[in-house]
Amino acid sequence: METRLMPSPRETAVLDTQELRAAFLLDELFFTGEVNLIYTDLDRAIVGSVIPTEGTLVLGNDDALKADFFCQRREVGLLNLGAAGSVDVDGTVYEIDKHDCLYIGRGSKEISFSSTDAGDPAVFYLVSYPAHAGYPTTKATRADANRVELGSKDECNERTIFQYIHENGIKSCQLVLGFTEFKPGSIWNTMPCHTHDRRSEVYCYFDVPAAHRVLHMMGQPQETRPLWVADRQVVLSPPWSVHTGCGTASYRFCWAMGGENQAFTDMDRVEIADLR
Ligand SMILES: O=C(O)C(=O)C[C@H](O)C(=O)CO
Ligand SMILES: [Zn+2]
Repeated sequence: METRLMPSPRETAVLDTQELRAAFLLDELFFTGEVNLIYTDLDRAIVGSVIPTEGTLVLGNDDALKADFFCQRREVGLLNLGAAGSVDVDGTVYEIDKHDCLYIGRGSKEISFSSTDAGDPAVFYLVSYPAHAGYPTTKATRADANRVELGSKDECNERTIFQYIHENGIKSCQLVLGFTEFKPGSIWNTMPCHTHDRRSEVYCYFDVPAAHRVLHMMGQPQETRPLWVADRQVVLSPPWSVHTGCGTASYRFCWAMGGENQAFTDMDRVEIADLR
């Protein structure tokens, strides 16, 4: 498993574009017919993708975990970005449609993935964090998600937050996960932006049209840096970094957080005029 180590804010301030992208952007995560996992020291998150075609793919153990099996001391949240598929967790099969979420609790041993149609596969995006307790493996459909309406047409940031794994939804140890979808014409996410020293965040942009990009802004509020992000690319966002973006067309993104609290609204808001 590839490992990414996070630079500090001071180191980040002197990185050139290539170095910045190498540190914070997972530009090649999704591979058809494969399980691909990347480990980061950012709250010990593992970010991964599983695109099954013919047959099943297994979430195997990895030497780096020094564990007997992947979820021995970890929990996993996944969102299906593709067509219908299923996930088998210790013999229980969960049918997972586009935009459905599955939480897999600590202690789950045998985890495997399938697509309903190999020609139009499921695209499972997953984020895993260490877990101190076992919570039940639970599925939520798009209709089950808690919806939060944010932004306005005038500010081009009218959007719906779909919350799946959160304080009042699927229970977890530290993982909080959902996705954000825009109303037609809106392109700004997470603006006004924020930091949260108590949690780090992982953004996976998806449904970005091939010729388009999201201009993701990261860095300390007074020292921001741009990352041009394509479809199915992931940005790692340390607690000290803002995480906001503007698309050249409409898009969605999955946000996932790990850390010492799970309060979605615990954000240190940055005034737009204070950004540099
Ligand atoms: O569009 C948004 O606003 C978000 O999706 C915000 C993220 O979920 C976030 O940054 C939560 O801390
Ligand atoms: Zn945030």
